[in-house]
Amino acid sequence: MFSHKSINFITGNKNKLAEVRAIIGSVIEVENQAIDLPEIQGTIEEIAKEKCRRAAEIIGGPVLTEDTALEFHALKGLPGPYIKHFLEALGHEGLNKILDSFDDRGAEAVCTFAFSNGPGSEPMLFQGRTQGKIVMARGPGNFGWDPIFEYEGRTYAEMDKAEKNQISHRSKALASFQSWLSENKP
Ligand SMILES: O=c1nc[nH]c2c1ncn2[C@H]1C[C@H](O)[C@@H](COP(=O)(O)OP(=O)(O)OP(=O)(O)O)O1
Ligand SMILES: [Mg+2]
Repeated sequence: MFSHKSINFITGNKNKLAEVRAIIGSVIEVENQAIDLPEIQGTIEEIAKEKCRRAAEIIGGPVLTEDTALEFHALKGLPGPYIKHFLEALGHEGLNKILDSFDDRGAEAVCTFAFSNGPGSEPMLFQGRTQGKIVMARGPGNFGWDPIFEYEGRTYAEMDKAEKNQISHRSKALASFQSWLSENKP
């Protein structure tokens, strides 16, 4: 059963885990199991839900999962949920080059948490979005596409952790998850 005291966040990404703990760690204890979950093709919502269903089956109990997308406006939302593969294949520079033939460098960072009460229980989604633009890499490169995503003049990588967590796609999604938690106390 989901106790509301702790939550099992299934992710293999240590940076995500650190941000989630920094953002809601004072509200709920965030446990973690690093399992490489299958990610299907489809919309952000379909991918997020299926990832959560699979996690609930593997764990056999309540789970929280998260899927992050990066939508380029000029590309009608692509790479979207496939950003991980684009980043691995093309790097920061390649992602910038894709946009050189367009006028619009706008992008949206999208974070979608999914919570399931356990196997067979339909996942609920909590999404947050932050608008920015794609720029040549600036700042430390330890978390994904942080150096190329600029928000109000600075890249995510140029912000300190607390600043990023004030305005990020992830913090907005977690704010929505947190209000659901407080409205559904056991
Ligand atoms: O705030 C972020 N700032 C910069 N980069 C980010 C952020 N959040 C995720 N990322 C990267 C990681 C991965 O290259 C892709 C999302 O893919 P995504 O499948 O959601 O993450 P993942 O496979 O690393 O971990 P998980 O085990 O939760 O699926 O964007
Ligand atoms: Mg993944």
